[in-house]
Amino acid sequence: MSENCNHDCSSCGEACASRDPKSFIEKPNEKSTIKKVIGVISGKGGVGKSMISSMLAANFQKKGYNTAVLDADITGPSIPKAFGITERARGDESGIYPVYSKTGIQTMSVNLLLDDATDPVIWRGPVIAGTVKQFWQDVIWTDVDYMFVDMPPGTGDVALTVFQSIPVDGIVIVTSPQELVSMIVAKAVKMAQMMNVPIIGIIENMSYVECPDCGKHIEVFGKSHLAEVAAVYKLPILGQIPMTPAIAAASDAGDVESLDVDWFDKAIEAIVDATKE
Ligand SMILES: Nc1ncnc2c1ncn2[C@@H]1O[C@H](COP(=O)(O)OP(=O)(O)OP(=O)(O)O)[C@@H](O)[C@H]1O
Repeated sequence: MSENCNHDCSSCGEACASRDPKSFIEKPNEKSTIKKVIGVISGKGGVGKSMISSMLAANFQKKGYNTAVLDADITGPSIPKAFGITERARGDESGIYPVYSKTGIQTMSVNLLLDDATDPVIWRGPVIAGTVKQFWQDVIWTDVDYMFVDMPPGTGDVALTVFQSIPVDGIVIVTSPQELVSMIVAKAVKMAQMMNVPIIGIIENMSYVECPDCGKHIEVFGKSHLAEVAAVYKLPILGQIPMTPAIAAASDAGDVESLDVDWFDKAIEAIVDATKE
């Protein structure tokens, strides 16, 4: 226990013997059914975490799982954009209803509640964290096999709230092939360990560009350090996703579900395997 302990574990990330990270877990809406929750995290912003969350969800849905995405990236919400969702969420006295994507993925994001999706969310940490909790407690999620939580980048306040209040079954770490990766993965790994959440593996985004003429893989960010980092932390590599105009175009068009790719087959297998009863 820290000598500065004020006995309020809800605002503290210290790994101390007297705290149980799961003791703040909140119940979802009584009308919700959610079987498994997967957190998608990155140690820093700009690695394409939201894109990976959307593509993972789209591929789970294609495999026949009822899938949902809870956009916990409150100040940088990009899930509705990736799925081309422009309508607002509705609610009644029972709760708030998620908005369904073209292929039936249930989504909830702060952008579905704002009058204008371009309005910035200028809120302090506790309000942001409270919103994420509401997405869990007040939204009516129907028959969800896999819910993906698109976490805010980094290891701050909101990430802490998600781990403390939502029963996350496992996390997937998203990285990009840059020098900083080992420090960033270390932070994410330590946070998951402190919160007692199993890490299912790492997905590297923007791993390479494939030459359209000869098929050669060009490592634009330099040589990937993923294998070394994965070995240090004994984490499976679940996929290496290329940087490709097809992803950028699908994201811009709000049509991520139309991407027909097999990049996530290993990740799907590992997530299903890690979360089976
Ligand atoms: N592999 C890729 N190839 C091409 N474009 C990509 C790829 N991954 C992401 N992008 C593009 O990069 C932009 C940012 O992606 P995204 O919103 O997922 O980032 P992010 O990491 O979630 O950001 P933040 O971490 O700050 O929330 C999007 O426009 C997306 O289309």
